[in-house]
Amino acid sequence: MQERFDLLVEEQSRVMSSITNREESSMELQQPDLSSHLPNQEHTERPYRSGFVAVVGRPNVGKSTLMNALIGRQVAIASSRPETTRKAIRGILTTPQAQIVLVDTPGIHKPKTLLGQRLNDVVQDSLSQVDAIAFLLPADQEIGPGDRRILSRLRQDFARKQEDGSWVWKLPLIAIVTKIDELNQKALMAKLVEVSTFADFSQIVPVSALERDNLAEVQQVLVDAMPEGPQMYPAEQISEEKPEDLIAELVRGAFLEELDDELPHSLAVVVDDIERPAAPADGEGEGSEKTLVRVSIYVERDSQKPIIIGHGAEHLVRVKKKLRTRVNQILGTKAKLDLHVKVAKNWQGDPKQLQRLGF
Ligand SMILES: Nc1nc2c(ncn2[C@@H]2O[C@H](COP(=O)(O)OP(=O)(O)OP(=O)(O)O)[C@@H](O)[C@H]2O)c(=O)[nH]1
Repeated sequence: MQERFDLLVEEQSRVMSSITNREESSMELQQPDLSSHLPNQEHTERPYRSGFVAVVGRPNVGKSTLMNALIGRQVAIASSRPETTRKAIRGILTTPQAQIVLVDTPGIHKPKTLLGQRLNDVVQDSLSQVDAIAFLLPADQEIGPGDRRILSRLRQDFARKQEDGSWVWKLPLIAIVTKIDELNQKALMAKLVEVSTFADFSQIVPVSALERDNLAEVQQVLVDAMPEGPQMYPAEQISEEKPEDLIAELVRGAFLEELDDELPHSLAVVVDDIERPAAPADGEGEGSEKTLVRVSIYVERDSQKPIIIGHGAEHLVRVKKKLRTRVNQILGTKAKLDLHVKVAKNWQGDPKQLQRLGF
């Protein structure tokens, strides 16, 4: 026990000193230079590593924000509404030493509807072939039943109970303590001790994705947890998602932000079609040269349509404006969103509708 405590203190002082040096380490990440992300001579003495990391945690712990901060561009959506992340969107992090595919999972919760069950199945799929697990715990909240449920689920799949009651993990289980900007140093120390008694984590790393604090340390811990392996994707690729899916997630996220609490959770978004202009025609207006992205937004009841559209279509206008640059980036060209609000009755409980809507 004493040995374990000493190790913990040692780990904490290492972590605290890396936080104190945070400016240098986070600067490196803020200005990604893709040319330096390719495997090169300097790093040949250490074998290249690659693998998959499942990012798990209860809703709203900051999974999407952390993934986006690590990768440097928006991949999954971050929203102040819980359960925004619905699909196992992957982000790909390429460094000179390693390539890590981050599997973002929806918050694991008790399924109440068929949709909830499907979401849990997505989590299960995401977990089935990973090399390490990053278990996110928010610094500003107590460890609670939601965290315990996730832990017991992870143990079922990835750990073995020994005779003395302790667990042996088949792969690295890394605790990432998020939102540390919410705590002072003393409270953070206490939090790290609490986390260390919660489970047999192979590492505990504190981070604030919002303030880009200790991101380099998180990256290094994840790299070290990867097995030796080749680079699997081109360095400039940040996601395995199709543009249609990325845009659908962005549109959904933007509406959830826009509508705040006015909207029930029953909102699904599908990109029906991406129509590229036939050929650039000289002398024509800018509009005719844009790629047209047709998007359907599904609600469950007629009465919900006006909530989405807003007075004088104000919500549609604002969402289009907000996403313009990001949609252009994803498609690599100027694009125009064409948003249609439609009704799909009780889609959350209907298997056929769920499939059609991509769940
Ligand atoms: N103070 C603080 N807030 C954060 C930090 N990271 C994320 N948040 C906030 O926490 C909320 C949830 O963040 P998300 O990244 O959407 O969380 P998530 O775990 O992906 O959420 P789900 O999609 O519900 O699973 C948002 O309001 C974020 O701005 C952080 O480092 N510090």
